[in-house]
Amino acid sequence: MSATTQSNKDRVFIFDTTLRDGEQSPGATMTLEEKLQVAETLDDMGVDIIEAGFPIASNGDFEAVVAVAKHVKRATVAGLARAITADIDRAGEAVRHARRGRIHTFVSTSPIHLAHQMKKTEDEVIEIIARTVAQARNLVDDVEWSAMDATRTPIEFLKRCVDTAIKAGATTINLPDTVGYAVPDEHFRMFKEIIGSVPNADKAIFSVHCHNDLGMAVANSLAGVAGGARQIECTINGLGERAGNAALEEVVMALRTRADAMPYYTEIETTHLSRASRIVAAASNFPVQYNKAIVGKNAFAHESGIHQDGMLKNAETYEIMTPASVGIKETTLVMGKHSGRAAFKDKLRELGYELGDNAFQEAFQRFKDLADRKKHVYDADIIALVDDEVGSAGDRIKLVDMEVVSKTGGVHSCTMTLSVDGEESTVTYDGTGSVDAIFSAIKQAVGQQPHLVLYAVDGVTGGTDAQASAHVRLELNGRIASGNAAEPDTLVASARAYLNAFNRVMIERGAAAQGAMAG
Ligand SMILES: CC(=O)SCCNC(=O)CCNC(=O)[C@H](O)C(C)(C)COP(=O)(O)OP(=O)(O)OC[C@H]1O[C@@H](n2cnc3c(N)ncnc32)[C@H](O)[C@@H]1OP(=O)(O)O
Ligand SMILES: CC(C)C(=O)C(=O)O
Repeated sequence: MSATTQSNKDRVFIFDTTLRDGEQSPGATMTLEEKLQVAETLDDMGVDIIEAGFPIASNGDFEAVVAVAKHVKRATVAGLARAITADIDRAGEAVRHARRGRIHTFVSTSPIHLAHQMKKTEDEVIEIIARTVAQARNLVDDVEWSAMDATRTPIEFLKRCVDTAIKAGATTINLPDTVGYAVPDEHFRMFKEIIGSVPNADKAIFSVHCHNDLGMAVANSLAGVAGGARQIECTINGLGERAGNAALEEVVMALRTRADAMPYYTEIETTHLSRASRIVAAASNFPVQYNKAIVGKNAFAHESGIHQDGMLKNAETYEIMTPASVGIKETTLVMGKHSGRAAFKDKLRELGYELGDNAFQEAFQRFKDLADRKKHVYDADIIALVDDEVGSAGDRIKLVDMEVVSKTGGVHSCTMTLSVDGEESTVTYDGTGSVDAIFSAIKQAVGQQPHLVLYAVDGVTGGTDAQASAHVRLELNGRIASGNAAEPDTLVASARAYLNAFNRVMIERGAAAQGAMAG
């Protein structure tokens, strides 16, 4: 069954060319296995036509088109061919294995291409179109003809070409914006004019094929549809020659989300989009940019407090599509320096914490300080921070300020200001290393000499900006207590863990910090 017979007035056919134009991106070459996986994904998703390759290009491309043709269950499988007898025969040979095969043949129509690439006159091109489309039509029922560089072709000549192709048997007419030159309004008018004035235009489906050189591939594709086109040629992740093609996920979701403004529809199962994007990114080795529409890592992620607050109240405040509609499990509220209290409270609830007002305000302040210093604040950071906050909430001896000077082969000295029950004082102490100087300074300040049973430091997460989680166990007069602290700075974490243990060992003695702050 050809696209023509499937047609319905508002139905837009999705022609995916990830395996052909997408693979033309330098570096995006895929293996046969990868192509089959991509084709299967596209087929499952409801893509109408899969352009599987350019069979004359190489034996590998021919084999890939044959394999995809045999493998695909539902979609039409197309093979590309120049307006050359051998190309068309080779494409016909490849797509005959498909349940529905299409030959997609193309020739240049713009003056610059005719003069410099093809070295043909307009009349010669008309003769080529008539002959090659007829040849393709003798091989298969479903023939697409493309006017390469249509958007830089004089409209009257383009009409002659289209008329010739349809008369010769083309069932789909594609007017590509080969070099990404068009602007939406002009694209709309080109389709409107051609479809409205070529006498046999109703015998074919018109198609858009837009490149993204000026970032307008999706806008131009949609303008073409408004002008009467009913097939969009596109690729997953917008992969394709130079700046790429129109992204399939974007055109499909634009049509779905703004059906009020664009009353057209596709048969794509949109919940497959995210998976398809991941598969193509892996197969082509082209990572998807974080802020890519629909499938980028940040497409459904919010970090700023005002947006997070809105999202928690009603997701429609800042999301025009649901993540589930494109196959993403859920929205992520990323905790960072732009987050506010609403999101922080929600995150704490998710992590199982209910803090009182004061503890919450203190934890929030520490979270903000941490986020200022750290690129990514992970759940583990927040857990460490809150445990630390909760664990040291009753501490009477607190670290106010600390400066450590360390010299290779020289002295290590620590100047520290501590507060005991709100009263501050400062001491300086030297040690055999930085940590030794810190712990000695604390002992001197507090006027007690506990025995250090354990000292250990771990990274809360990975990376050089990860928080250090320090653990200290002290023994004083037969009592043992442990303390923990998490900080981006290992030495500060160590000092705070030591103080935390010190506070506990004191409390256990029943006379917190009695006689402390000797210095
Ligand atoms: C806009 C597009 O995306 S078009 C598709 C682009 N994709 C590719 O080119 C990928 C696959 N291509 C290839 O493997 C090779 O280019 C081949 C096998 C097609 C041709 O290889 P070669 O015979 O070595 O030719 P080469 O690539 O050097 O030049 C292309 C030739 O095709 C001609 N040509 C280009 N488009 C067409 C066309 N639509 N119809 C007829 N001839 C064409 C050119 O004028 C040139 O002919 P010339 O050698 O007589 O000057
Ligand atoms: C072969 C055609 C459809 C093409 O890829 C283009 O013109 O960009």
